[in-house]
Amino acid sequence: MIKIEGLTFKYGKRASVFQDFSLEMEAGKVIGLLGKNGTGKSTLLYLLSGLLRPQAGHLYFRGVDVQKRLPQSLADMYLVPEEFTLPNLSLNQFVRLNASFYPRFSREILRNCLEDFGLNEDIHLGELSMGQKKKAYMCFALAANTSLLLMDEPTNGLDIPSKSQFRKVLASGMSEEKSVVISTHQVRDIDRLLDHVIVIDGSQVLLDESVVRITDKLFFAEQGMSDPTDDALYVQPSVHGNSVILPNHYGEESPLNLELLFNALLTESEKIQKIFTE
Ligand SMILES: Nc1ncnc2c1ncn2[C@@H]1O[C@H](COP(=O)(O)OP(=O)(O)OP(=O)(O)O)[C@@H](O)[C@H]1O
Repeated sequence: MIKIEGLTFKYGKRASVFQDFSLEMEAGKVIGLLGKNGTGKSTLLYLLSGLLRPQAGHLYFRGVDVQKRLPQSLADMYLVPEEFTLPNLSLNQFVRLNASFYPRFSREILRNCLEDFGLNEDIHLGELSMGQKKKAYMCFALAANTSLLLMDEPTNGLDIPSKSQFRKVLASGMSEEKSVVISTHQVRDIDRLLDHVIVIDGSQVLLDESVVRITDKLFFAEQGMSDPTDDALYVQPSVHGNSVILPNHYGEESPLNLELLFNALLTESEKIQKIFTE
């Protein structure tokens, strides 16, 4: 679905954000894009949507170079940026003006999403709180019903109940043909939604694995203070002892602890990566 080849990008005369960076993403997946502050996650989403142009390399969406900004690509992807301004219009006016750009736009998805978020269709975008604006914008994005949805920090600014609503809303809007790329630091808001995790650091891809493979290879556990950690790939002190990542020698199931995995990759990337090549 997405193929990034030899991407080099920098803002003006500043240092490169990406240097000869390559990556592929499959269709039908909810992909978590993680990385430290300033590593280039938002930049990558803008490049993928063709809003920024690389100095070298190509980004293909369904085989078409996104730099061409062809209607067929633009009508089939939607970006929800971290920060945005909405026009001073009613939602209905906004929909009348913008829905026609998206051939599969669904009023039904819009209605259901608004309902899940506790909003009604008669809202005026200029009269909403920041969190409500985000919800309304995300509902429009889902209703656009595109094959690719790019979301930058979607749960920022949402209250606690809305974060679980967000998971519900997104899960119900998924299908085999759709892909969602979520860039976030709020890993606990999305970890149960993800099919695939990509962790980037500069132009390096620290991890590019399905959640199934991650939990197949790694065992995430909470241990007491006195439990031995000799075998652990990564140990992080927690309230009652240690959170650990162990090699999953016995094929046991454990819930993915994305925050722990992310921290492990920043300090012990070689040890973790080695497990996936064995
Ligand atoms: N408009 C811009 N002009 C110049 N430099 C920029 C601009 N936007 C981002 N950058 C720089 O590009 C790099 C990548 O920024 P980007 O916002 O893509 O990172 P990020 O991974 O999304 O960070 P965060 O997790 O903090 O949101 C940073 O060094 C940032 O300073």
